[in-house]
Amino acid sequence: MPKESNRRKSSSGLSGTGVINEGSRLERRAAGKSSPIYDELIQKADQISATSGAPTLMDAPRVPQVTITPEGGGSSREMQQEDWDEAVDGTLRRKLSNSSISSTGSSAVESEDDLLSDNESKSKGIITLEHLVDTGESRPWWKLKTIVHWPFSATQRRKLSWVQLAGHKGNFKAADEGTILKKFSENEMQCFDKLREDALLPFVPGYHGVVEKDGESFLHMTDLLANFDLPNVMDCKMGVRTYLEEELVRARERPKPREDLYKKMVEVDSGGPTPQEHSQRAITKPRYMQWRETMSSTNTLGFRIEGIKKHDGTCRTDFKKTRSKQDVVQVFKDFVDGNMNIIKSYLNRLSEIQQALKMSEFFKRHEVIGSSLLFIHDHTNNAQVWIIDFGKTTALPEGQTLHHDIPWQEGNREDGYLWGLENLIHTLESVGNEGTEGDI
Ligand SMILES: Nc1ncnc2c1ncn2[C@@H]1O[C@H](COP(=O)(O)OP(=O)(O)OP(=O)(O)O)[C@@H](O)[C@H]1O
Ligand SMILES: O=P(O)(O)O[C@@H]1[C@H](O)[C@H](O)[C@@H](OP(=O)(O)O)[C@H](OP(=O)(O)O)[C@H]1O
Repeated sequence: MPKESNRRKSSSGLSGTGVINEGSRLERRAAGKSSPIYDELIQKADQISATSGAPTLMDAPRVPQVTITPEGGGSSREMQQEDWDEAVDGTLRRKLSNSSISSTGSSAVESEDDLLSDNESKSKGIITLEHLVDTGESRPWWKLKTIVHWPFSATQRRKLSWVQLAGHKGNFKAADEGTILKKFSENEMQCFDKLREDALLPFVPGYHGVVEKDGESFLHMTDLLANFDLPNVMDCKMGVRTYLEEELVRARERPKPREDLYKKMVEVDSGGPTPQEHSQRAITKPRYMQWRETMSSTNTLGFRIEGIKKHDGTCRTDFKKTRSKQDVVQVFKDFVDGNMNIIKSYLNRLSEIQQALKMSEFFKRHEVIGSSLLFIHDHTNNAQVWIIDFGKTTALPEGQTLHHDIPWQEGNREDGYLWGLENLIHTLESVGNEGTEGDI
């Protein structure tokens, strides 16, 4: 992204950086970034607004500013009361404790903004998955909450070499053969419970219940890598937005400037922070997340590549500036080593997922944020795609549903998931077309 435009966005704090509104549309056009798909999306949203009486994009409120002060502590902000009233409706004011959960499972009150993390805490590839410690005693360690099969047999207690392309280190443990444990999140557990009866069930990891040990809880799920031989794995984070609306609200109420996020931003783009952010060497999490979205393809394509591990053991997670469709096409080509059969299989699977999403009651009634599609294939041409990570997937109030393919404006909770999936399919079709002209 041109630095000038990035600075302009940065200097207005949160304003407009993640919102698809008239202002950003003009900016994109000026920067030559407008695409037919984008314009189609805008038109669709305008039509929906016209028929539903919802505000048009022209009317969409901009995201009010959150300014962090050099004094630090994040106690001061430049938000006006009228901004608050305009942007924060009843939906956003709902009780945070019910639904605001970070993908690592902590509640809103104590979550992301408060718990600092840095690059060192993020997993970026091949890891050694530990089993929980076996004390060797015969007393039952595991307090069963739902269905589990414990304890592990001694032979299954070996360390497991595994691939974790995103998320926080230590979030996963080894379990019975073919299964893993993920750090408990109430939110994710509720999603898995609801998905048991949903059209999406064939596309999410098998869920085997909650287990607890020494006060720590885990979700027991199928290891999607288990049936592959030296798998190639790619994590694509879906949607036009990667943070919950209530995270914005919280950042306005209680801004928490974070030094680790400032450092991560500077590492990628030293011109990213505003002069004020440079002077206090800290930025808020929504500010960082919105910057990440504009630097990568999240805002422009509705998905982004988080990481790749290839069969030869090489891992890449340096995709923060992979933004254009052409760049993404190149990454996919390399990921499949030019194998167009794999691309075909992936396209078939994506199309099945698309159909299932359109049928899914769960999908209709949830804001799907931060969820990924996990692509896995190996030399046998086995290629699959799975929907993972429901840590930030949040139920809408009773009776409310989402389109998933219209622009987000604060308050409508749209996530752009279906729009991103459509773009992802077009992108893979382009890979196919470039690989073997007309073969796909
Ligand atoms: N069921 C699974 N089978 C195989 N691999 C998985 C599975 N679930 C997750 N992974 C691996 O772990 C990585 C992180 O998963 P996930 O996004 O669920 O974790 P997280 O801690 O919630 O991440 P974040 O904090 O980014 O939201 C994925 O990129 C993938 O490599
Ligand atoms: O990809 P990056 O650039 O490393 O940035 C991280 C990424 O956006 C994660 O999705 C987010 O965790 P959540 O999805 O759980 O919010 C994490 O927040 P965190 O630092 O607060 O964990 C960010 O630091």
